[in-house]
Formats: sequence, structure tokens, C-alpha cells
Amino acid sequence: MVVASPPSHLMELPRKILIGERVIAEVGPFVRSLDMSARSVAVITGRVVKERAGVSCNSSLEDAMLKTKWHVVSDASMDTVNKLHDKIRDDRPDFVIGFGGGRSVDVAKMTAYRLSRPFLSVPTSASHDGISSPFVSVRGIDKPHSIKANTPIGVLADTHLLSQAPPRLLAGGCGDLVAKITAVKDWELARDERGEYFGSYAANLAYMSAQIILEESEKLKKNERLGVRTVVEALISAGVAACIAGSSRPCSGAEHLFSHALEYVAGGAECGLHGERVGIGTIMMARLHGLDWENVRNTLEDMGAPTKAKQIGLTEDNVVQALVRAQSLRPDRYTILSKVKMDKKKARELAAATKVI
Ligand SMILES: NC(=O)C1=CN([C@@H]2O[C@H](COP(=O)(O)OP(=O)(O)OC[C@H]3O[C@@H](n4cnc5c(N)ncnc54)[C@H](OP(=O)(O)O)[C@@H]3O)[C@@H](O)[C@H]2O)C=CC1
Ligand SMILES: O=C(CO)COP(=O)(O)O
Ligand SMILES: [Zn+2]
Repeated sequence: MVVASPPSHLMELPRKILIGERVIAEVGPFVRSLDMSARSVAVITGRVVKERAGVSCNSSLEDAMLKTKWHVVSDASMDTVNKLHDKIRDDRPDFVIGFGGGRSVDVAKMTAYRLSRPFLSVPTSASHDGISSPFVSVRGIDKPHSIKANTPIGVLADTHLLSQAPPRLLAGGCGDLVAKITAVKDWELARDERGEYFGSYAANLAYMSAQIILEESEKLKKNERLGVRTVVEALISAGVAACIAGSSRPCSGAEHLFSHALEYVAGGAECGLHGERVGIGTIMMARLHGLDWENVRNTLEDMGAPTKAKQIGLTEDNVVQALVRAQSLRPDRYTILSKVKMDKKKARELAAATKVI
């Protein structure tokens, strides 16, 4: 098989990453360190995060002489992005800051992109790798998967705030991390069977972020502080892998397609968090790849993440339908599901064999 020559793409990486306990109090100086002449910022956040940590974030920004305007969002839709764009456009803030869970970070990233302003990511949940990548998942576009916006110019991760988030979010982050073992396997498959360009550096970086969880879950579950720090660093690193690859390829394979398909088949009903769905998908895709799927399942259990469909309100039929439909949502992303075509019978057997149903 002739392997395609690397496509040209611009690699944009975060310039500075500040991580540690209570570093939210340093957000003002952090902005200044990125741009000495900055005068104003727009902070996009959620209601809960603003209530819990808005004051310390605001004081730090104002102490650094940055005129600060707050915008509270409650969903991650294109409609919300459009409204924010219209509201913020005339202010011309020097930075758009996404302060909160994945929803706030995504909306802020997309708004900054639309306004051509630098974006600063201040995640308060370690739930997926979008905290450091250029990708956003917003509702109301014609794609079930993420689209590319701009890489955050900086990432500030306060491990105290991250540890205050609902535990489910951190467990979901572990699901998004273990996914990299099957995502990377899918990328290798695409190289071997389709001649797709394979970036080994990006692939190794993403793979390592899964391995740390797979190898150290025992230790991480016993030490909450170490657990949060390790998970958030691994998520940032996986996001950087996507920056290097220029696509979500190293981070998203068939397990992500399964998760996207679940959102369709569940028809808008609550069907778990991103990382929870992806983690369950990884168990099944690991089996298809001939990997140690039981180790994936045990790791997810250790980290408090679901391993069974019913734990996130899914029926057996939801799982079967999503497995059958998954690959058709992104036909150009060659994965194990392109090779092992799923019908209802195979899908049910796979889900049962891995104890997902
Ligand atoms: N860009 C990408 O590559 C990806 C993006 N996504 C997207 O990310 C979003 C999901 O992100 P996720 O983080 O899981 O969930 P949310 O952003 O929806 O956050 C879940 C809840 O947790 C609250 N919360 C967040 N941080 C804290 C904290 N420190 N303390 C207390 N409460 C907190 C939020 O409050 P509040 O009310 O303040 O928001 C919210 O109510 C989805 O929109 C999904 O599509 C998913 C995968 C990849
Ligand atoms: O969640 C992601 C990576 O972890 C983004 O993946 P998608 O490109 O499949 O949306
Ligand atoms: Zn993901």
C-alpha cells in the first residue's frame, strides 16, 4: 500500500499553559503575559461556574486593569454562538475567555473564531480534550462530529476548581482518554488499508494519554488530587496531539462514531456524557481490534465511569442501532467499523460479549 504524503496544514499550539491549585486567581496576570497591551476581555461562562468562581476570576481580571464583560450561556448551540457574536462584536475584546465546562469552552472558542479574536481556555471540568484543541462540538450544524475553529492561545487549568466539578465529569474525561487506544488503532488501519497519512508523533502523544490512565488507574483513584492533575494534563496533551495532526484523527475513531450515533438514535434524550458514551464505545471497539477490552472496562470501572449501557439510560436497541449506524455518520473516517460491517446481529453479539448490554 502506498502511503499518502503528509497533507500540509498549519500547526497552531497553545502558547502558554498554566496549571495548578487555585491558579484562577492568576488569570489576570496570565492574560497580561500573553498580551501586555490588552485592555478588555469577554468572559463566556455558565450559571453554576459563575456563581461558584466568578468573583475570584473577575477580581483577578480587574486587578490586572482588564475591562471585563460577562456572558452566561446555557447551551452549546450555533444559535447561542450567533447571539453572542452580535452582542460582543462591537466591543472588540482583546481576548475571548471560555470559563467553565465543555459547553462554555466550546461556545467561547467558536465565538472567538467568528470574531477573529484570540481565545483563552479556562476549563472547570476535565471532561474531554476539547479544552486544548481547535475543535468544537456545537449543536445546530449539519455535522454530528466536531468542526475546526482556532486553537486556544492559552490554557489555564485550576485543579482546585476542576476537583469541585461533579465527579461524573472527571470520570467522563477518563472515557475520552482511554478512547485514544482505539482511535490510534483506527488511524493505523486507515494507513495500512487506505494509504491515509499517519502522523506517528501525534499518534504516540494521543496513545500515551490513554496509557497513563490504563496503567495507573489503581493509583489515581486512591489520590484525588493526583487523579485530577493527571487526567487534565493527559486531556491537554491529547488536545495538543489533535493540534499537531491538524484533525481529531488521533483522538477520535470508531468509539467516537458510536457516541455520535447514540446522540442520533436517542433522539435528543439524555444519553450520558460525551466521555461516558465514548468509554463504552472503546470497550467494544477494543474487542473488535483484538485489544485487551477487559482492561479498558476495568480501568473505566476503577475511575467510576459507566461500562454498561443501562448505567447511562440506554436500551439494548439504542446500542445496537448506534453500532449499525455509526460509520455512516462519517464515511471518510476509515475505522474498524469500515472493515467489520455491523448488522443488527453482529452488533448485539458484540455488545453482549463485552457485557455492555
Ligand atoms: N470541543 C470538543 O472537542 C468536544 C466538545 N464536547 C462538548 O462539550 C460539552 C460537554 O462538556 P462537559 O464539560 O461534559 O459538560 P458541561 O459543560 O455541560 O458541564 C456540565 C455541568 O457541570 C457544571 N460544571 C462545570 N464545571 C464545574 C465546576 N468546577 N463545579 C461545579 N459545576 C461545574 C456546569 O455548570 P454551568 O451551568 O456553569 O455550565 C454544567 O452544569 C458538550 O457540549 C459537548 O458537545 C464534547 C467532546 C469534545
Ligand atoms: O471528541 C473529540 C475528540 O476527543 C472530537 O471528536 P470528533 O471529531 O469525532 O467530534
Ligand atoms: Zn472526545
